Amino acid sequence: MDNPFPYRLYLVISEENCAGRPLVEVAESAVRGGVDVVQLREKNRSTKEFLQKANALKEVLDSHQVPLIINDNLEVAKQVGAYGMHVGNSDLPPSEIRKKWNTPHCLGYSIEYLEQLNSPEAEVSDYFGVSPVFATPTKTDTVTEWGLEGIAKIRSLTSKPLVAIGSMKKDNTFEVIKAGADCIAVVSAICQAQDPQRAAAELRNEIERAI
Ligand SMILES: Cc1ncc(COP(=O)(O)OP(=O)(O)O)c(N)n1
Ligand SMILES: Cc1nc(C(=O)O)sc1CCOP(=O)(O)O
Ligand SMILES: [Mg+2]
Repeated sequence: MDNPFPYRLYLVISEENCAGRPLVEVAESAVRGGVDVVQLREKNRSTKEFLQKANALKEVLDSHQVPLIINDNLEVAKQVGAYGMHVGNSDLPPSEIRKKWNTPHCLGYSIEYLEQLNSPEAEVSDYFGVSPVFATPTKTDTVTEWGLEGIAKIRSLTSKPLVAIGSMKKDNTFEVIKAGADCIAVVSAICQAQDPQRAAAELRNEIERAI
């Protein structure tokens, strides 16, 4: 893969964050607004349920040529034919995923400590999640709140794409991209929005304004 992660606006979605609306509808609206990569993150589902949602989501994303990334679950990623996976420190390590999933796939790895950047896991990953940029109620088991200074620090230490995640919204997107992030990943700013398409378009505008 030449550049496995050229994306700018990343939707991280689960049914429970969609305010009672069907996940696939929210995702499709977001894509119409400018989301160019989607991660399915279903934390409390069986593999069977996760796979059903992944299949439904992939069908819609394929029709828009938008790639699907699967959070944590290699079986689901393999069976749905995902573009890639995202994992963190407590998950199956990227090097193990590379061994178990033969053809090249896009792997994202959460950076919670600077030391991770020098690890073999970082070496085999295609992009890094800056985890989190700002504290968020959507995920509370986090370690370092990197802030803008943290993004700049990580930027100075790697040329791989950086995905900013954690309380990302319209009002902080510009400065986060200017600090060195390549991509913005959001849950609430799109999934909780009354109009997910419009919310995505507003985020996309901020990104385009900053690059
Ligand atoms: C783009 C992106 N960045 C970070 C994460 C967090 O991954 P992880 O630390 O493995 O936590 P969970 O999402 O598994 O709870 C992410 N999912 N996506
Ligand atoms: C899935 C996820 N990972 C994070 C990390 O810090 O690694 S924060 C997060 C949730 C981000 O949700 P919201 O956009 O609603 O703040
Ligand atoms: Mg994980």
